[in-house]
Amino acid sequence: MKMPKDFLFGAASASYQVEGAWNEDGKGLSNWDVFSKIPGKTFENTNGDVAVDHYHRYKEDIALMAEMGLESYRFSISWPRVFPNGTGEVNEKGLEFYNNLIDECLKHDIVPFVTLYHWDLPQALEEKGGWKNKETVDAFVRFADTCFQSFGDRVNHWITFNEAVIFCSLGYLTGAHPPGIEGDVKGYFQTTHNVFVAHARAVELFKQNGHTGEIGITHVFNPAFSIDDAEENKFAEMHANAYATHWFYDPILKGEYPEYVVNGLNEQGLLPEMTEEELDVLKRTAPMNDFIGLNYYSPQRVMKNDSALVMAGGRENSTGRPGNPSFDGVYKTVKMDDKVYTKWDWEISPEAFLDGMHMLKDRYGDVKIYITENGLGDVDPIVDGEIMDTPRIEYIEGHLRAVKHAVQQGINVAGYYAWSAIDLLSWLNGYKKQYGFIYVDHNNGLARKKKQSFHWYKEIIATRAEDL
Ligand SMILES: C[C@@]1(C(=O)O)OC[C@H]2O[C@@H](O)[C@H](O)[C@@H](O)[C@H]2O1
Repeated sequence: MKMPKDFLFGAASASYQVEGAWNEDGKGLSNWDVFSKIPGKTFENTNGDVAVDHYHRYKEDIALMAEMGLESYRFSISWPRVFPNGTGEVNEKGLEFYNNLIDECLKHDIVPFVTLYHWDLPQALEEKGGWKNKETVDAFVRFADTCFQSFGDRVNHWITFNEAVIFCSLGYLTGAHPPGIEGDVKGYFQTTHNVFVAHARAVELFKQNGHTGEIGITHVFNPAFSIDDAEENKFAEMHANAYATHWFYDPILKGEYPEYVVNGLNEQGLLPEMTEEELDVLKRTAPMNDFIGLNYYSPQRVMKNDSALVMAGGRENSTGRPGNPSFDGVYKTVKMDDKVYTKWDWEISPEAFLDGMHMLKDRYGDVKIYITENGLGDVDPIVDGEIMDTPRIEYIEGHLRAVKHAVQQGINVAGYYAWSAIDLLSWLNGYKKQYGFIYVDHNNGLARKKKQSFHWYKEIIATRAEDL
């Protein structure tokens, strides 16, 4: 079976991780421009000042994507490139860059899929409390409106936020992301709520202003499975899915928070401040969401946390390795002997991906799904000067097969975006951890080179994965 003709084969990136030009053409400071320069915050003190210079090389990069036959390119817009101070004056040069980027995609018949927020908040807003400050919600809605008006004539696919669980938990629980706060549990839940309200208000504005195309949000998809059938570990699985998935997906797709989590937070005095108006905007906009974006890399294997350990802070505890207790100490993730893992100890499981998608369909019905990220972070083998990233081919092949089975089993998956189109900066792992189909040689002026997976994905797209 071939994937449906309107199924999009894509690949993704994010502004801070690819663009560079951190202080060019009127761009304002982002929180990551500042945070990454605090000694010790990032791996080998890497930062996105240059990244892979996509800002200056986007035409070359998109031509390579076109050569691969890529049907869609998911990229994000740097808010401080458009609003240097987060609000106020628009930077016309910033709008110009994204107009050029979008036009270059269309020139090559590549569908632009735009993420409004992929973690690079204007520093001016971070300094006023970031996502804990409800004024940031107002500023985001203005930023979104400006993007809809500037690019909406050519962009028909919009994601409001990428992975709220990551930038909120690493920002306020482990401190590995800006603003670098550890242990602020109430702040973590408050920021997630404020982000959901920002999403809902942007969706409502998009629909009220009659923009064509579709809009949704991208969440981490990290389904939890008990390590065994022991009652206490099955409880851990339920608890993990409630706090790590339902807290994020329910307010978007159901328009209300999961009762189990609300009750739990209430008992601990951790419930966010939520006005009736905010809860109403979540409720009335839920049906307006056109899709949900899933970023799936691996499942989590959980068991009751039998120690007094609670979540630890710091960068090394934030790279997703199993073994950490949950923020509340109720459960912990476990590395299991009979599973396969990446070099960063992320389990490789297309089977759990398919099982998880069925879990989502059971809870949320026939909602349209895009796989907005999936890929293998690796240190790619280089043999006689060629990047032989066979492990990435095997990883993506297995997960694309799971997507194909999901479609055959009636799950409404409309596209697949590999992370990442091109090697880029990993927030916590520098340039060591590679995800791309296109290699970037940091020892040779950031020269681009097609990997083995580039040619493989080209064939997959050309045959619409018929032979998977
Ligand atoms: C933590 C990590 C990683 O570096 O492996 O997860 C996978 C991928 O998720 C994306 O949303 C991030 O923008 C990108 O940088 C990657 O980040």
